[in-house]
Amino acid sequence: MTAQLLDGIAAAAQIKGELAVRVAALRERGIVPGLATVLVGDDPGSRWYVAGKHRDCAEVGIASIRRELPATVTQDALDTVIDELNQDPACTGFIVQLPLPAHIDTDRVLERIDPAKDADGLHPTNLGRLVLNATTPIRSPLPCTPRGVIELVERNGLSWAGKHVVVIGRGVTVGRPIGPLLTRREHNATVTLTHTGTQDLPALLREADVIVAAAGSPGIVRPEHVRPGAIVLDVGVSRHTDPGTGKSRIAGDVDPAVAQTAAWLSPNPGGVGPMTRALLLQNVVEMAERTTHHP
Ligand SMILES: Nc1nc2c(c(=O)[nH]1)N[C@@H](CN(C=O)c1ccc(C(=O)N[C@@H](CCC(=O)O)C(=O)O)cc1)CN2
Repeated sequence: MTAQLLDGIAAAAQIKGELAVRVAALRERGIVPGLATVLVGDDPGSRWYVAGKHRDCAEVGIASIRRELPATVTQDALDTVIDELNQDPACTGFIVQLPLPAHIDTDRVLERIDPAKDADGLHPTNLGRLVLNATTPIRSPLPCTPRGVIELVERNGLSWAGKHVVVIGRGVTVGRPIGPLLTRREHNATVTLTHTGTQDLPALLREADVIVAAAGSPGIVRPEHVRPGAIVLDVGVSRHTDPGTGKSRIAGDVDPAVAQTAAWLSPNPGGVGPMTRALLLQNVVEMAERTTHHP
């Protein structure tokens, strides 16, 4: 058996096509959605992700604003930039690219963002709304990668309902928020969140209908961990230098041989990454629509 591909590039292109129509409708009413990014330091990976976000904005008609700060920036100076974007009427929503340098308190940064402008859906108020509001449609931004994982599966005609999902990794952008999302009534999955303290991870993985691997540990999911017919989403990213070419390469959490046991597999790259970017745009469009439809 060879797994069918959960193609994030194709699904993201579909979403961007839909968003371009919605942005055009907003622009006809004189509303121009705007995304701002704040990049601290010069990490090449973060720089690449931020550049991608600006390209995506241009593709769907969202305006974009770029703020760059040195790695030595003080917390107070970063606070000032956040306060400016909170007040800027051209900015519908913004993100601060993570990770931040070690001397910056990331929680303080996320809390400083106006929850109504939190394009990443990582402000405590928005994460709290996700947890509190378990039955009615959510009207606040949702974390982009978990949203991208959910969309990628659903756009391939698959359902989450009744499935046992085993998530690996308890990070703030994926592992922690995906459980509250997937256990909402509209998805109705059962979620086990695993981490470095989990005992006998292979036994849990073998029971999973769906594995979401977001550990950042290359090859942590191997073929013998995956039951035939399972859906596997490879979210983790580790960077290494290819010894042959000297170029930077990314490795996922899933051993490529898993394609021989899983029914569905998201590649990495080309799976959840492009979906993260598309769902960020969707958050911004929804924020613009919400402000204008419900002043
Ligand atoms: N403020 C945030 N910071 C970070 C987030 C986030 O959601 N918000 N997530 C990641 C980085 N990220 C978005 O910011 C991101 C990661 C990967 C991709 C992507 O498209 N990856 C490509 C491959 C890219 C490569 O070759 O290096 C793929 O998977 O096909 C987009 C966005 C951490 N920081």
